[in-house]
Amino acid sequence: MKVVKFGGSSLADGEGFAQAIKIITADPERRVIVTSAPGKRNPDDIKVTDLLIEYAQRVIEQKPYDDVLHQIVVRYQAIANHFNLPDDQLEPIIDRLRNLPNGKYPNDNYLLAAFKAHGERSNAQLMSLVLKHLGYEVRFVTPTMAGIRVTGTPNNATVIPETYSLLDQFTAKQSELLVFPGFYGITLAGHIATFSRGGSDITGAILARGLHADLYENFTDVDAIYAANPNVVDNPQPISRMTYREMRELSYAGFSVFHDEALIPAIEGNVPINVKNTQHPEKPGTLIVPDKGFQPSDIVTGIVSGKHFAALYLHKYLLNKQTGFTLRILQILAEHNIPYEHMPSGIDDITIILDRNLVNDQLIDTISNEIQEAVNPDRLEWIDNYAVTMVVGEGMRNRIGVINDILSPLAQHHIAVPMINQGASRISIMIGTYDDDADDAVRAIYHRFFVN
Ligand SMILES: Nc1ncnc2c1ncn2[C@@H]1O[C@H](COP(=O)(O)OP(=O)(O)O)[C@@H](O)[C@H]1O
Ligand SMILES: N[C@@H](CC(=O)OP(=O)(O)O)C(=O)O
Repeated sequence: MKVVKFGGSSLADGEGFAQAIKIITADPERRVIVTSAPGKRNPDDIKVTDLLIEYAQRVIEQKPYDDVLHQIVVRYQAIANHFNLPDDQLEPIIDRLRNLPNGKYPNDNYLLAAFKAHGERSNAQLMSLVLKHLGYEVRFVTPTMAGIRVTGTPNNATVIPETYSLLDQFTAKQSELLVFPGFYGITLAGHIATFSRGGSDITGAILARGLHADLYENFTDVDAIYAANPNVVDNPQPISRMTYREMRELSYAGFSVFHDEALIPAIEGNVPINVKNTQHPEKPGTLIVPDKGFQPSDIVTGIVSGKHFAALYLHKYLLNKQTGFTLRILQILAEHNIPYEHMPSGIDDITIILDRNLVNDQLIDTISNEIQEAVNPDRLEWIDNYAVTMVVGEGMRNRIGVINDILSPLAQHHIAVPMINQGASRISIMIGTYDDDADDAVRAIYHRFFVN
């Protein structure tokens, strides 16, 4: 059995739905379908998830919302019309969207999560109606029905192990197609909580593991995962095979084509992942496989830059002789609920790299003051425009001289490198640069490994 997930770019309109249905019905093994919310139909379009966020905000702020609701409703109507679906069949989906403001939510964060989740819920329900209308045996299955249980904050949920015992009890007929909405689960108290943005990939992976799929096919809008972001490098080389570990490191730093948290269930279930293009399903795409027995063909598999970082640089003479210095800093971060991403250090220096999205300006001031008071460093600097470039490849393991091939093109392009960290995993090297240099750094390193 295969789990197939279609991204928002693939299910943005009626034509997209028709192409997805062609793919689903071309292979009897494709029995579990996961939908995202309708995405952008063109670069200037707005994703339904973003419209739902706007809808939720207007409700929270008690502002008029009819125009946003209308924009959402017409997206689903256009898809239904493409298949001549009778109006009365679409009505329950529209009613639910219209009634969202009347729901009971523990607080505004849960309200936002419930509104957002309805992008995928409505699309999955619509997909099942369309499939039924076309004569297929199909069942629409919500996370409540299947038992996708989550904890964590309402807009950044994490799946809990109970989900897998519940999915083990889930039964389906061999002949029926099952359509699940992506992106959300149900908390133990019965409320909707969504994964982080792009999280329908996570639902697909949970179902692939929980329902024991042989393959997880992730359909998107590119022919493959490329060795660099195609928006940064022209015509980058496609990656035909890579390991879970390589993908984990690359998606963490910014290969947005596949969500980094979606790898964990796939790894736990040992389910290979095939990223493919909805418009060209005949192309092989990229296969993501377990590490065991993997023979890399290249030294470097992929290069990526994440620009959503910031760094706290501290210098204190004789830091190496102090005890508890780092501990006190980490305690301050923990008290403010801020995780750190990386912590490269020198004899008298330490740099703590943080996710910039998790700290606002006021928090930066607060933690800087508290750290200054607690450890009295000789120098404390907040670097706001920090980027992390990751060079990843199983082929780099035990290879001598790779660091030189990475750094020399950066030097040629006069790109400053304030930090280098050879990952403990030995399959990645992390380079700190400033935001403005990040894309140039990717292009320079890509050129060295893939063009010359
Ligand atoms: N290395 C990469 N290879 C392929 N696509 C990438 C890469 N890095 C970033 N992307 C971007 O990811 C996009 C697909 O991801 P996403 O928009 O989340 O798709 P979907 O709507 O199918 O979930 C591509 O259109 C591309 O712009
Ligand atoms: N619709 C959600 C979840 C998702 O996975 O979307 P997509 O498959 O379009 O990346 C979002 O926009 O974040």
